Amino acid sequence: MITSDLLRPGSLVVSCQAGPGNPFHSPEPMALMARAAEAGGAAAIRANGAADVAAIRAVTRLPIIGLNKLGDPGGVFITPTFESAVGIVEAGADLIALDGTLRPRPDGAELANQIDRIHRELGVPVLADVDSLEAGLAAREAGAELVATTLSGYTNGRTPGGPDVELVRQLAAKLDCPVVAEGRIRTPEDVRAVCEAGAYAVVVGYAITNPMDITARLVGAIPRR
Ligand SMILES: CC(=O)N[C@H](C=O)[C@@H](O)[C@H](O)[C@H](O)COP(=O)(O)O
Repeated sequence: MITSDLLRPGSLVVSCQAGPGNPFHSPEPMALMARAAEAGGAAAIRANGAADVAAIRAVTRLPIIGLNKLGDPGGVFITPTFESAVGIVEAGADLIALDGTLRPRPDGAELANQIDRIHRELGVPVLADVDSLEAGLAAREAGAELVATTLSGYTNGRTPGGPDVELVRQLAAKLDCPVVAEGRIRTPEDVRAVCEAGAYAVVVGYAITNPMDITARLVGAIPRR
């Protein structure tokens, strides 16, 4: 499975996602976001759910990293089962992103088994979203073609303000596959830092596609009077 054809080194991937409570929470705005990202030079799109993936597939030929957020956000919720990946590939995703942490999966399946079924039955490569070096090594061992730092800072304790550059560095030093930097990358300096740490590609979400988050951070920067 040749992933470098889907995601070239040095790619910026734009994550076009909007959850419930966000006025952009529907497929059409996500398709517009994807078009804007492509016009700006994005090399791929990351998107959640079959409806959003299908709407984005209809407007761009860029590779789509698809996922399916399901269940408890405190547990394994990014494409937690094989079944949750099926509709995402049918909707047009070229790769599947899934939770690659060491936490138990809701259906009790082994990560290797889920990845093997995605390869054999759906015919697409897998990007494992991990939270630690240990999880990244295990996910690669389990068959993931790419490993991303997506879940670092979300599985225990407080979420830091910036990207986990150190985890990018550790994964890039140990893994024989592309390491994708993802999570809280907001500025050109963040992008440079993760690239210098060895990132093969960089995913940016909220800093581009979530005006509520951008607004709140700027509002928060106004000095109190
Ligand atoms: C932790 C989690 O659920 N991450 C999700 C994964 O798909 C998305 O909500 C993030 O927006 C995405 O990872 C990009 O990160 P950021 O929006 O920080 O640039």
